[in-house]
Amino acid sequence: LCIAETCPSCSVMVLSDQFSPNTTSDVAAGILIPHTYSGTPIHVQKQWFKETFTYLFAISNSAEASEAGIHLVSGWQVFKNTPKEELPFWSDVVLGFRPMSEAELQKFPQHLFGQAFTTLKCDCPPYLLWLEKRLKATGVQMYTRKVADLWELHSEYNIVVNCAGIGAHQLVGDEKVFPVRGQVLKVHAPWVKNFIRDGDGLTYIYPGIHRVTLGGTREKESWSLSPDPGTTKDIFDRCCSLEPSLRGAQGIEVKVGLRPSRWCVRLQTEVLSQGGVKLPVVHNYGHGAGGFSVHRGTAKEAARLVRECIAALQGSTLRAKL
Ligand SMILES: Cc1cc2nc3c(=O)[nH]c(=O)nc-3n(C[C@H](O)[C@H](O)[C@H](O)COP(=O)(O)OP(=O)(O)OC[C@H]3O[C@@H](n4cnc5c(N)ncnc54)[C@H](O)[C@@H]3O)c2cc1C
Ligand SMILES: O=C([O-])CC(=O)C(=O)O
Repeated sequence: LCIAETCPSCSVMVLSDQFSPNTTSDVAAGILIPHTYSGTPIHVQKQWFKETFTYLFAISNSAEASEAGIHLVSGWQVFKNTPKEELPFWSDVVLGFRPMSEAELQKFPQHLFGQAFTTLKCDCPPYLLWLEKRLKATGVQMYTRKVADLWELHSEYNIVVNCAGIGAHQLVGDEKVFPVRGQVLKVHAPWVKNFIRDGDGLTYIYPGIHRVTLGGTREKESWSLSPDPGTTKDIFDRCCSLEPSLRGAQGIEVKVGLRPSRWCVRLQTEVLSQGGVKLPVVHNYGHGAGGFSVHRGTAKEAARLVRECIAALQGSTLRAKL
């Protein structure tokens, strides 16, 4: 969408073997709280988060908010021990970040420190449909197709943008991207209005517009997409110990996704070359556990790289004509 919006001279096609609701992005809890990439400078990660927050905040303040599934949510991140970093890098991007008061901490007898703030939450399946609608409105076409090798696209397209998520492991043979399996539950508990996240990142409760997401798990190198009933019970029990009223939750649905984890998002141009023919590829994958939190910022950078590729292609066509 970012490319279609900022490169009007391009004709954009989206090729994917799966669309919503069958992607990792559909499983995401959709909270805007960044996860740190060890291989990316913090100021860059902060910029990606800020751009994403600003973009979604504007949607949340518009008449589109409900259809796009985006809303503000206030809540607490609680810690059993005081974290090394009391002020995370994103504390001045979210709204009203402050340490929790003693009175608030009384709700969490097993925790001794906490941070209160307001952030954005997205119900991902409606948001993905909203994005698809906007894509189609800008004339972008979408095709179901599994790509076995990027090179197979060179006769049809001038530039390829690789957003394959965990699929990049096979598609471009990137062994640095690996799955971190996550299981979450979606329940009806409309009385839960605040988010609660254990600072260890394992247990969280995120109220959405229609349902509350309960998480979670982080299983490195597991490729299994099958829900595990023992894990469902464990997640539910952990969440009930943070928010006992959840014992009354109804209608548990279980979802599993594979986080496309990598030490840094691969956001770069690579020019493939075979027998003198060149194919510029802009990679944008490896967003791990925090892809939703930085999606617009990384998309903006990918679109900028696409504009660079267009300028280079135009330059070479001009040189060929001369
Ligand atoms: C349980 C869980 C909870 C999460 N919660 C949050 C959260 O609260 N906040 C947050 O910021 N992040 C969260 N995340 C992380 C987030 O979901 C991911 O970082 C993000 O969805 C990755 O998006 P993506 O578009 O790169 O990958 P995907 O959503 O997997 O999209 C990749 C697309 O590429 C297609 N594809 C792949 N290979 C090929 C191929 N060879 N040919 C054609 N098409 C191909 C796939 O079909 C798919 O449509 C969570 C993840 C999980 C699993
Ligand atoms: O950690 C969180 O709060 C939610 C999330 O991003 C994940 O499970 O990957």
